[in-house]
Amino acid sequence: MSSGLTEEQKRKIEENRQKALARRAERLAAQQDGIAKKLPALNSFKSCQGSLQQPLKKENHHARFGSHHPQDSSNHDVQKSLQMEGSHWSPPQAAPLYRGQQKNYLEGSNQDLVRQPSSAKWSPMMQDSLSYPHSDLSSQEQSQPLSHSNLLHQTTYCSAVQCLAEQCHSRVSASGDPDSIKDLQTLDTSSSGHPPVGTTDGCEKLGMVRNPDSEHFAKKEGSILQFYGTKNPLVPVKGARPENSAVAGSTGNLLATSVQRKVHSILKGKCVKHSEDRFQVNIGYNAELIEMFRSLPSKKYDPTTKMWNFSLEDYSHLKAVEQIPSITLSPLEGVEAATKTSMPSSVCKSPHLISLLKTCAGWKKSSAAVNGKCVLISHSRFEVDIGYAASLIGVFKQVNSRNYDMKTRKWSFLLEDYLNLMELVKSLPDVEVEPLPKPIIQTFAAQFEKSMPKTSDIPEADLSGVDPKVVASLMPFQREGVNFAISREGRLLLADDMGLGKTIQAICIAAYYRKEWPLLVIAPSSVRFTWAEAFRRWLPSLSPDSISVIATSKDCLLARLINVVSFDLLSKMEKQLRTTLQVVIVDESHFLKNVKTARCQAALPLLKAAKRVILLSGTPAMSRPAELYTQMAAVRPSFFPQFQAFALRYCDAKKKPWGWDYSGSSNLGELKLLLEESIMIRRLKSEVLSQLPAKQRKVVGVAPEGINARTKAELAEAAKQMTRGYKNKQEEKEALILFYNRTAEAKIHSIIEYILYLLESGREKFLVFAHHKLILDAISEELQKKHIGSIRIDGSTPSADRQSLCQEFQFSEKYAVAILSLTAANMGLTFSSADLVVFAELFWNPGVLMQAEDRAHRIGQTSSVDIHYLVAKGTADDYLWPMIQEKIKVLGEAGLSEANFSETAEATEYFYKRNPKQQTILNLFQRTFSENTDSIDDDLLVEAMEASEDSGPQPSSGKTGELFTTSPCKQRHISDYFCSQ
Ligand SMILES: Nc1ncnc2c1ncn2[C@@H]1O[C@H](COP(=O)(O)OP(=O)(O)OP(=O)(O)O)[C@@H](O)[C@H]1O
Repeated sequence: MSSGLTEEQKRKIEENRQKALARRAERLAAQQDGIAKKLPALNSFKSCQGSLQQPLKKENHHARFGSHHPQDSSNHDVQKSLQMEGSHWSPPQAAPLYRGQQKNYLEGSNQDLVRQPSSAKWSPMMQDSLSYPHSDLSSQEQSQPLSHSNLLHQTTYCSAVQCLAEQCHSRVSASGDPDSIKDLQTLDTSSSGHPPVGTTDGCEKLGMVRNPDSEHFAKKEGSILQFYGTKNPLVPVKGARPENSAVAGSTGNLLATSVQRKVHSILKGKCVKHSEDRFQVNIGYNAELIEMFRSLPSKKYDPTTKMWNFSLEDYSHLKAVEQIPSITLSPLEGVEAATKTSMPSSVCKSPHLISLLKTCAGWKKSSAAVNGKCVLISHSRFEVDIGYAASLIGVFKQVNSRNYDMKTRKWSFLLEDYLNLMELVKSLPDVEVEPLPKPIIQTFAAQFEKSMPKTSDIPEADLSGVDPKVVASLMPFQREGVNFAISREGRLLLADDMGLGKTIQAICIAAYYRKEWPLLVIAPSSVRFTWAEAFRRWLPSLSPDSISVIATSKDCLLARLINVVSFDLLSKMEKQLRTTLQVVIVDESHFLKNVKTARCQAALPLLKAAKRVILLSGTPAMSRPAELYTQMAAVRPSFFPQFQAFALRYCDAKKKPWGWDYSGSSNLGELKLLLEESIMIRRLKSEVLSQLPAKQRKVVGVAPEGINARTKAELAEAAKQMTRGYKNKQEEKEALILFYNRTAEAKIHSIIEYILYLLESGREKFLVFAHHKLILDAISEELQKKHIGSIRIDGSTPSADRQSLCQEFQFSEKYAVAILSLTAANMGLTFSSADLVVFAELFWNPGVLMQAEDRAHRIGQTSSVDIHYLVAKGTADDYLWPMIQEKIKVLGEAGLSEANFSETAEATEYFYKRNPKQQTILNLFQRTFSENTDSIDDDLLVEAMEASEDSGPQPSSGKTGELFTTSPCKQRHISDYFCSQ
């Protein structure tokens, strides 16, 4: 057939072709070496002639491209067989393009090559799919719109097109056929990176890029699925006829050019959640990647989705993907930080690390004659805990860093010799050494590398974006805590001793991640309001409306910027627990120690998925290491995804006839090293004492729902009455006494709750001061019921007994709580064995409070004393607390008291909002309580109160005559008191 071209045109075409070939040859010469090195599989394509000569049968096709399956090594087999054949492959001569002129051009050349549906369209179905089954296209399929199955063919097809384009150049230009030239021009455009829609590379523009080896690859980007070629070069296209290469001698060049293009294309994929403990990698095929997947111990292949999934434990090892230049993986949302190790990225990628991890992959105890284990004993050394074997000693002696401890009779070595030693031990038939656990290897990875710098100081965090109030208030050790948290990407267990200011640190850490809020604080019910107050205090730039304390399970979990919820409410908010949280603080995280509890089951999945998790506990494990597991799993789910592995290593887990016993402990030194290096920071009071004030006061806002409705109504009525005014001072005082008594009734429930909370939090010895008998009684009864040792000193305790009770509390571990009357035990006694004083009730005379505080804060006290004031909103505390503050301030200014009393306590403004009615009541309090500061008046007032208390529930009228039904003696005192005013 005549080409219809003039001689001149033909000459030009040929000239251009030659130039193009020469340019390519030059480019190739420069890059071929590098490519060949990077792409070992390239060789296989050079030798695929035999395999490509016959059209592939359906089974072959499957076998050839279906190597995603772990058991299916066909892809490798194909590659191997191709290599062995040793012949040269030329690009396919022709393949049907699926649209437009290319298709026409290629039609008839080789119908079997890739059966591309002529009517193929870009179907929306593509967008939902990330994997593609292996199938050859039947003729029926050919007429179907492009679907998952035929995408493969689109893709393989694309890969062929580049080769074809190369061939076309030569063949068409040689033939001079104008149609063919048109086709060629189209191809040229496409290869220049500007394809017209509908050309083969147009498919690349639409999101499809060749993946020569497999049907498995995809990438969703916006609404378009994108396919990216891998560096794995050309697919051996079905029916290719290499022997027909039209450009003699150019095969290699053409091939390399195609390959070169592919090197620059990237196979993108992403990690997605598969189950609670596993993640899946959605990505196309890449031989190297599959190789890497196979090396991960937790690998599983899902034949349905044709995707690989892994335990979160292996997540960090995917870092090795970075070594494959043509692959990018987007991280697993939320879990990226959760699975982060403290390894430098250079270590993560190190092949040495992979070998190290292989030592623990799939290890199982065997019946070897001599059994032992490796245990980490310091940041740089491990020991081998094993019985005697002469052969083993021989091996130990080959290791330079060996050290024999005469006392423990154990050998220890530097971690950098670990791999070497394990290899040597492997060669001993009768010896079995349990390797170090994977989290240890990951966490101390740098120590295993000889060339790595061994110390990594925690860098100073940039807190310039955080509210200056909180930053400026941090004590030096607290600042270190914040730095640690940020170096751990906001996932940590802050386990400072009680009273060291975990709250301020947590607020500062959370504020650092402010952009990721809403923030959720999970706390024991009794301290929810204290948290709200702490935020107001430390982050004054926040609008007070941005803080919500969740009151019922029907409330929205994340209604505001900062949300505080109790453990128990959280577990009732089932439906809302599916929300993915970004930043979460858990106060008293040891409340999660039992995985079977509703609170733990509600919180744990949330925490694992959250981006930042700040756990706070002064006592993360109170009795056994098993209690640490859930907290560790919350912060680093990838460390020990299964409890059993953790328990076998650290809980001395033993199988008993009735089941497993996890109550023991083992390898605790190693556990401590692991925790401290990876997620936990813990300072004891004794370590930072020099930075602490002698006394640390805290106001604990008591939950209002602890107050029953009747008491609430009575309190409201009493307050109302006070705003109306009274005829005389006597009436005023009666009303105040009544209000104070009602307050006591209202607070009982919350006081008990708080004391139990303190005990549950590990407070071992503390003083509780209260004034009302009914409160002292309620506390005593509750502690007795719970079999918690306590002593009690009140007005009825004979003086002779007071000192001996005090001594018993001081020196015996049997007593955890001293229940003390504010007025009867506020002086003359020493309780320096306690470093916490709780004021269950307030008292109008701050002198009494300070004297009471000093029962613990006195000579003999070696610690900073924590002082907690329990204050209930909507009660007399609303007026007592600010009144106490003001009195102290005045005394402080006069040098008669600590001026910083109120500075060290939160919530001075919270409980008292100055509206006119409240001001009236405050004035009343001040008139009554401030004018009479001498102890005689106090005594009389106290007695009046006791008398009113003895009389039981009082009528709201508050009349003195009805109030006091006490002994004649008491009656006399009371009337003295009132009459004296
Ligand atoms: N840097 C600081 N500046 C001022 N006050 C501080 C600072 N750090 C802590 N405090 C105060 O010390 C008291 C104890 O702090 P906090 O309640 O945070 O301790 P904790 O470690 O949470 O104790 P626990 O474990 O008993 O709950 C609080 O009143 C707090 O306001």
